Amino acid sequence: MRLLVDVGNTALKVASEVNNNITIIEEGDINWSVVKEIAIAQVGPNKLLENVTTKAQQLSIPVRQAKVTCQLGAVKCAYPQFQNLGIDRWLGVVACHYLYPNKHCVVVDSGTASKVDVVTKAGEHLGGWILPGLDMMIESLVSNTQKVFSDSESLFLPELGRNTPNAVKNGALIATLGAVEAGIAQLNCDFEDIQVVFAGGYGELLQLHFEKPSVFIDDLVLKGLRNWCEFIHK
Ligand SMILES: Nc1ncnc2c1ncn2[C@@H]1O[C@H](COP(=O)(O)OP(=O)(O)O)[C@@H](O)[C@H]1O
Ligand SMILES: CC(C)(COP(=O)(O)O)[C@@H](O)C(=O)NCCC(=O)O
Ligand SMILES: [K+]
Repeated sequence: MRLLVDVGNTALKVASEVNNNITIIEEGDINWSVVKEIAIAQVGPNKLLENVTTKAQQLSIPVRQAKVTCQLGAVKCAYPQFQNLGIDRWLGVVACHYLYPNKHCVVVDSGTASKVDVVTKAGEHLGGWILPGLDMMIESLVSNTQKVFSDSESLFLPELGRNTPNAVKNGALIATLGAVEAGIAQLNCDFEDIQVVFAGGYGELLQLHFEKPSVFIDDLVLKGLRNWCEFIHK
């Protein structure tokens, strides 16, 4: 079994890969006796990885850190300094290209930060945007103003807010959805040639409220990590 690990700035996501099938698991449920190798996509702190790396050392399991390259398979990175692109963004873009090879993709990974990336059906990564994640938007407003407050009960809805928590939370949602629409506009083509893919902790919520057809793929980065392993092992 190959262990796939996605280290974000808030959360660690772990999956087991057997015969090309990815199953998301809890870190505590890893069956270490069958782990043959570990592949890691890390943008977050080493602290989140401590248990995994300690166990890997104890059991002498090979560990591979995925790195961004100027090209991976058919996908070409938009960044001239490709090494500065977040590996999570890169793997999400690669995963989408291979999941939807005949579509231009708008890739939306919303977690600690929200990332919007655009990749053409030819595999050309056009680039993207980094926004504060929804929690970060709310927190920065509340902590930098006198009268703005939020709450845990109010929903995130794509409508005008009629009280302060609604105005704040709906604002965070609508700003993020607006960036997705802007990503689509960058492609300047019929929407039927585009696949919008959501991922990340807030991905499901965003996909639910996005008015155009789209999908939520919970393990998108982990799928990209699997693609990376296939290409690197060739
Ligand atoms: N159902 C959910 N599961 C996990 N995180 C969620 C969920 N709903 C919202 N979130 C938010 O998503 C963020 C974590 O998403 P994730 O993509 O795992 O983050 P990252 O990859 O940046 O570590 C946090 O801000 C968390 O509050
Ligand atoms: C923007 C990110 C911090 C998002 O990470 P996450 O929200 O998953 O914690 C990550 O993609 C990153 O570290 N990017 C490097 C800068 C760039 O992509 O240009
Ligand atoms: K992430």
